[in-house]
Amino acid sequence: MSTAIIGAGVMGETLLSGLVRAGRRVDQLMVGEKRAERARELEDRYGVAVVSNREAAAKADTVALVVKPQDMGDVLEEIAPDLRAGQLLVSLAAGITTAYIESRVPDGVAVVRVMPNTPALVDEGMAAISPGSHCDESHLLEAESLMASTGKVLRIPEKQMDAVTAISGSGPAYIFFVVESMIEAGVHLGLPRATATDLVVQTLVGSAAMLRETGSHPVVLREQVTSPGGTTASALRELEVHRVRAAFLAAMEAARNRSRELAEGS
Ligand SMILES: NC(=O)C1=CN([C@@H]2O[C@H](COP(=O)(O)OP(=O)(O)OC[C@H]3O[C@@H](n4cnc5c(N)ncnc54)[C@H](O)[C@@H]3O)[C@@H](O)[C@H]2O)C=CC1
Ligand SMILES: O=C(O)[C@@H]1CCC=N1
Repeated sequence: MSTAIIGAGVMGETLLSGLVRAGRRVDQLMVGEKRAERARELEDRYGVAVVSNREAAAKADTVALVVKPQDMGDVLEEIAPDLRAGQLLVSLAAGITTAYIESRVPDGVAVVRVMPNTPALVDEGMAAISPGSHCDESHLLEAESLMASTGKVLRIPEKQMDAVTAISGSGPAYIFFVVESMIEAGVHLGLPRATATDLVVQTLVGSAAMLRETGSHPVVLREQVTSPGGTTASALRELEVHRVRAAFLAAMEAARNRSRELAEGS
C-alpha cells in the first residue's frame, strides 16, 4: 500500500517520520510539498520521493492531506481530477469536515477525518478519527494503522471533532504553556533556570505516568499531594483565586469555536 503526504510542514513531517519509524518502506511513501527548499530537506532527511500533488494523488493508495485548513480548497481542486473511487483520503486539517472534502472529490472516494497532535513525534501521539460517508471498515483500519504508527488512536463521531481539536489537538500547547509558567516561577523564586527546568519537566513526566499507570482520577492524585494546612493547599487556593479553572474552560471553548470557523474558510 503506497501513501502520499501532501503538505509536509510540522504535522506532515511528524506523520512521515512516524511511518518511517514504524517500518513503512520509503519507496512506498511520497510527499507533495509546495516549498521547494522544504521538499529538498525532506528528501535529504528521509530519502523519500517528492512529487507533484497531482502525481501523489494519481499514484498513492492513501493520500494524507496535511495542509492548513485555508489551503484545503485549492489542494482539493488541484488533485480532484487524479482521484478515483475506492481511494482513501485522510485529512488531518482542523475544522475541515468530511462533507466539505466529499463535495470536492469524485464520488466514492473514501474520506477519513483525523485530529492528531505533535507528541506523535515521540510516538506518544493522540489521534481521533471519524469516517466520512463512503468509508468501509478497511478504510478505517488503514487510517488507524497510519496514525497508530505514532501513538494512540480513538474512533469518535465527527460531531465531536471540534471539541477533540480543542482538547488533544491544541492540548500540547496548553501543557507547554503551564510548563513555561512554572519554570519562570522557579526562576522568580531564585532557582537557576536549568534546575527549574529539570524539576518541572520531570514533575510533568512523573505526573503523566501516574495518571496513566494508576488510572486514578486526577482529583484523587491531587488530594494525595495536598497535606492539610500545607504548601500545596496554599498554592491551589491561589490558582482558584486567579480563576485558572475558568480560564482553561474559556480557552478550550475558544479553540472549539475557532475549529468551527475554520470549517467556513476564515
Ligand atoms: N501543528 C499541530 O500541532 C497540528 C496541526 N494539525 C493540522 O495539520 C495541518 C498542517 O499544520 P502544520 O503542519 O502545523 O502547518 P505547516 O504550515 O507547518 O505545514 C503546512 C505545509 O503545507 C505546505 N503547503 C501549503 N500549500 C500547499 C500545497 N498547495 N501543496 C503542497 N503543500 C502545501 C506548506 O508549504 C507547509 O509546509 C493543519 O491543517 C492543522 O490544522 C492538526 C493537529 C495538530
Ligand atoms: O492550531 C491549530 O490550528 C492546529 C490544530 C490543532 C493544533 N494545531
